[in-house]
Amino acid sequence: MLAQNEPGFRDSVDMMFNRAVRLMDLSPGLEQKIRVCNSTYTVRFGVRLRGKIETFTGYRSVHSEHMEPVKGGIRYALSVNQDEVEALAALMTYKCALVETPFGGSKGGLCIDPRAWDEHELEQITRRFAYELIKRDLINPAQNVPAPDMGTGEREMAWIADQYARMNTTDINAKACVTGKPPHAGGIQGRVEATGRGVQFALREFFRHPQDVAKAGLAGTLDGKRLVVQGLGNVGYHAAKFLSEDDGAKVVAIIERDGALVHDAGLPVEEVRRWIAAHGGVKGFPVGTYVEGGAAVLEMACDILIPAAMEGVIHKGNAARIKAPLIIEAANGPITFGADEILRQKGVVIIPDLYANAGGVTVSYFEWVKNLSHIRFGRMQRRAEEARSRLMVEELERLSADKGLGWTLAPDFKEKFLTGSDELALVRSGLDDTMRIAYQSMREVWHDRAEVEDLRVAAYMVAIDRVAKTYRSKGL
Ligand SMILES: NC(=O)c1ccc[n+]([C@@H]2O[C@H](COP(=O)([O-])OP(=O)(O)OC[C@H]3O[C@@H](n4cnc5c(N)ncnc54)[C@H](O)[C@@H]3O)[C@@H](O)[C@H]2O)c1
Repeated sequence: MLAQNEPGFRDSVDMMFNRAVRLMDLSPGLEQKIRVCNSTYTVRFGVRLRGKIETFTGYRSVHSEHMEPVKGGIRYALSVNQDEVEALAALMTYKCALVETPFGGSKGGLCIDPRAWDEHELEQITRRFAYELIKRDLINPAQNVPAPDMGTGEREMAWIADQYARMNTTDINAKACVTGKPPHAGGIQGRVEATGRGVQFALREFFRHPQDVAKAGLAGTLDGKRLVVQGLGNVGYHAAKFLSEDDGAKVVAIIERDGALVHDAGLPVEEVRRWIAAHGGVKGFPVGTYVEGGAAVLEMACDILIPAAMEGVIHKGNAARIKAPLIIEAANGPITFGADEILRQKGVVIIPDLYANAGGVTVSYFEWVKNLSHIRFGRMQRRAEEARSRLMVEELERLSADKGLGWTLAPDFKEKFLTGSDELALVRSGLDDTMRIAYQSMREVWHDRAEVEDLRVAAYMVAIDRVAKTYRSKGL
């Protein structure tokens, strides 16, 4: 719970923006234009369910249209409100700029507890919400492209895509109206895992820089590092799974809605995930100790804390007790502005949300491009690579024959070498490149300018500078 004197989520994002912008040379007018949220649409619609009409409230905020389409997920949760959606839309603007995906920032939300409705009811509600947004161009391949967020996933995106297609039967780009669709409905391989995978790539890149690792008082690699993960949903689960399976990190605690599991030897992430799906929480899981409530486990000693549930969980009331020297913000806005100050004074290194969870929008961009090009992702690049590889193989074989060396390539190896790359591999390597390049752009600002105290300020500065350039080129 936020301390009483803490600002709301949107104010918190604005205050982080202000910390960065004061170190930049922007006119006050342009600064204000970038900071403000352009518009928020509120809709209240009725759906007949279980014999009576239920009224739902939903939002779609557009923070900045310096590039179009604007992009940002749709969240289903009872806590959704205008302030939250506007904060999340602003974060999308800066995030897209930081990882150079050519989108403006947007976000949507529906006040609903998705667990209170069955699948058929959720489909009716989602289609109706989508209808309201589509008819106002707040879902549109050229103007506004949603994606999954908390409480939504591939299933909801497929319903939205189908709803758009029904209402726009001649739009050849209809599939690009939303990303995060299942692969059989125009999605892309690797989108479901993308945000968690991006968290893994972000941490790997951080650990490639011993100087940065030392700032957190840590050393070495991810191998053996003790992780505490809050929220084992889409983002938290994939991050925990990949970091433990591929990098040798140990998940010593998992915090969920009902409580937390703590186990020093490391928790089996896959099994915990299955347990939550079957039992609705972590209570009763046979491995580790169950802690009622769970929020106090955020304060447990560990190497890396990964808040991957929701905003505002680290606030003025608990920040001083946080023991992790390194926090990676897998969720959006998990640390309030006030908590951020306390943690900075304690020397905690924070890898900020703008960067840490940008894997989702990066792979969404690949999906959008795939839908617009009407061709399998990377197929053109693949064809060019294949042609180059074929020339190389032919040249090798010719040289070998000329010199009588008798070199031959095993036929199955040759085939793999020439045609081996698939969509998932291309998506992962594209994401890895994006995360590395974005880290280096923030790091340069962080290290080059003494007054830049942390990665968050650096991330905002890089992002704001790019948004400002676009606005200036439009004559603002
Ligand atoms: N899905 C994406 O691609 C994506 C992309 C970027 C950022 N994010 C951000 O990541 C965060 C999580 O999103 P998600 O898509 O994984 O959502 P999700 O709904 O799949 O998972 C959220 C998980 O957190 C748990 N949770 C909720 N409240 C909690 C609390 N108070 N304490 C502990 N656990 C709690 C839920 O039970 C669930 O397991 C959000 O902040 C979201 O905006 C998501």
